[in-house]
Amino acid sequence: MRIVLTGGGTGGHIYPALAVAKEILRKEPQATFLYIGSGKGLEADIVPRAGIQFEAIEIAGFKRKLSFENVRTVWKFIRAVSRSKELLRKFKPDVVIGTGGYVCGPVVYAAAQLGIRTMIHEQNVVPGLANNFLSRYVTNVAVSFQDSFAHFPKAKTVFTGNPCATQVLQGNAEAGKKSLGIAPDKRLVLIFSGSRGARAINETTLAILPDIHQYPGHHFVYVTGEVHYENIAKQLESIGKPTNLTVMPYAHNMPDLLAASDVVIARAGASTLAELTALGIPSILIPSPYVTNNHQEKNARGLESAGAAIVITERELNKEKLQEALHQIIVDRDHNQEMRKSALALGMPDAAERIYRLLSTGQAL
Ligand SMILES: CC(=O)N[C@H]1[C@@H](OP(=O)(O)OP(=O)(O)OC[C@H]2O[C@@H](n3ccc(=O)[nH]c3=O)[C@H](O)[C@@H]2O)O[C@H](CO)[C@@H](O)[C@@H]1O
Repeated sequence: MRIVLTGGGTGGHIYPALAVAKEILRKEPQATFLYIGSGKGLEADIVPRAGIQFEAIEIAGFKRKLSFENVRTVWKFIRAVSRSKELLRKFKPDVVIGTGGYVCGPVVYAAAQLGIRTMIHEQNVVPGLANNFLSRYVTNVAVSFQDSFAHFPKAKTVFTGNPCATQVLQGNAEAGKKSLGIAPDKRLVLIFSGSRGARAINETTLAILPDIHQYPGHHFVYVTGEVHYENIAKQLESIGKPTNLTVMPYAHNMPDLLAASDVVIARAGASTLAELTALGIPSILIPSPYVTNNHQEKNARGLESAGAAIVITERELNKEKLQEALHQIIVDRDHNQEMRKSALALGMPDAAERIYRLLSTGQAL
């Protein structure tokens, strides 16, 4: 099979595409891929690292409000559709898969116009602008939540889950600990804040770090996000970096680190939650309030009501709240195990397989 993948801006739109690629390769080792993304999104860095051929197109996102900026965006969109058609005619894919983010708009639209089979994957309950627009033109829509059916044409929509769930199951805890240079019996607390980092989480994390020496059996990994790294590294130098802490700007081996994790503190992006539930990792979730329809809090409350996570909104977030939640999950091992079970019960470990089935047969699993 020849496949074009597209989607991006943030990791939440890129990793699902890469997870689908991995599953296709597992089933069809001869499959060939081309990823079309924006040169400015995270995909320009992440995709070539994954060994997939990458082509950049120029495109801008539409603003939700009416504005003059949108006139320029329409012009860019038309140019991007025509550039996408060139790339598609040259590569001759059997199928084009879009995973959201504005870059997938022109690529998937161009494919539909050329009569190529198309599929979009939606990670959130409520679709973003690009997937909303594309759903009229594509062959199939794969969704991660049953509640998403209301937002898409029913006849072509299939419930698959998020393929990142399948991907993380291949993570290796031992390799994760080795990459940090820590002993195999250490437990991991992994702190990260979505694929681009977040200031509020960083500030509160910095406040709790001086006290983490009270958990000598746990090693802490703090992923700051590229843009915040230098500043945080400097601040840590001045307060004294605890010995049971590793700080990094970005984790490129997330499946291995997650496999090794005892507790995760994170945002509530859709792919992150799919990964936490597939592996059954207890979590403290701090949803981003800066997303459309506050969808991260909705995602997070789902885990909370099942007993799989503790949710702290950004408004409530402070050092004491975070410390208390963390202490509870680290020290009370029964509680930790209960949360683990509740998280696992929500997982969709065969999501990638469901998407592959949809791609190859047009039918749900
Ligand atoms: C602020 C924002 O708009 N967030 C949205 C964005 O999430 P965003 O991209 O921030 O977050 P997601 O949780 O969906 O995905 C993050 C992905 O990046 C990986 N990762 C993260 C950090 C790191 O250092 N290394 C790494 O590999 C995670 O394991 C995960 O696979 O897209 C998601 C899917 O549409 C939405 O649900 C989120 O609301």
